[in-house]
Amino acid sequence: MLRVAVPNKGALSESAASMLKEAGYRGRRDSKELVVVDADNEVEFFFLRPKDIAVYVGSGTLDLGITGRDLMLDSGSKAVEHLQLGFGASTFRYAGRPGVASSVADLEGRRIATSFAGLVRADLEKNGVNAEVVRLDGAVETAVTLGVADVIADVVETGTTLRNAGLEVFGDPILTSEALLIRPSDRELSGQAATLVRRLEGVLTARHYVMMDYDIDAALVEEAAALTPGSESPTVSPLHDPNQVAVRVMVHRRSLNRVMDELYDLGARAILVTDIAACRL
Ligand SMILES: Nc1ncnc2c1ncn2[C@@H]1O[C@H](COP(=O)(O)OP(=O)(O)OP(=O)(O)O)[C@@H](O)[C@H]1O
Ligand SMILES: O=P(O)(O)OC[C@H]1O[C@H](OP(=O)(O)OP(=O)(O)O)[C@H](O)[C@@H]1O
Ligand SMILES: [Mg+2]
Repeated sequence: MLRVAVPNKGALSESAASMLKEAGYRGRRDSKELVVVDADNEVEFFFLRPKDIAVYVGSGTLDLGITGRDLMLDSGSKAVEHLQLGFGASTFRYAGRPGVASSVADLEGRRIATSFAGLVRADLEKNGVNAEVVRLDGAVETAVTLGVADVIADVVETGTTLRNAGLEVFGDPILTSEALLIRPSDRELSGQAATLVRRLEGVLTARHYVMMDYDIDAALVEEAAALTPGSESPTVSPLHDPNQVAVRVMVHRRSLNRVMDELYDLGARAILVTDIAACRL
């Protein structure tokens, strides 16, 4: 049976659970459940703290896991990134009171509070800076107010928490993070693991693409296909009117309206867009 780690709480937990559900796997009935056996799919899900997930996967105890890139790199484990999951985007940054520092080079001899000590130590070393890392579990923004640190290094999404604490970011982002599917570095994926990856890829495609149908003059098919190349090749079907054809093609959701405008200008009509519920490419 495949063994997969899923965040049991925190910022990634809800999105991870709904993605697995969309991929056809059994979820938790309540948030206290720590292990769920999905016998039909031969997968056992372990609901663990996101910070611990890379440790289990890196050691090979579990086959796959969902966690953030920042947490994976912070753990120093042997887990590697297998698939980007399209949620949980954030940056990991230094921040302090206005004017306290403008780059990592200004941190020599200072105290930096963080719950990602591994990431911060690696960044300081990379930049040849000697500083004291004060390891905290959370709410690190308050560490400056309480005087246990001069600056912090933390996850920034909207920046609201920093602003509320009177802090601002400085220097380059240490890291850009997002939710990942991770695997042990020394293991190829096969069987149920490969199936799970294909299912998640199917969910991502269904989320990112739409299906587009339109009718167009047969003489303009090449030009229309250039606007909508699809993932392989558009399906072109005959219509009752021999001068017209029907085209069916996948289009990226982001470019949807631009593509419809361009097709309309070319002469396409009856342009219809539908969501993709599920797919395997
Ligand atoms: N707004 C956000 N706040 C915190 N973490 C976020 C946010 N957006 C994305 N993440 C990502 O979620 C992961 C943090 O997991 P963690 O378990 O610490 O969540 P959390 O929301 O901080 O939960 P808790 O504070 O209860 O531990 C990291 O990979 C982080 O990059
Ligand atoms: O930029 P923002 O949108 O404000 O989000 C970032 C904040 O959210 C997280 O805190 P969380 O609520 O997880 O508390 P914690 O620091 O105690 O983990 C993170 O540690 C930042 O503090
Ligand atoms: Mg947190």
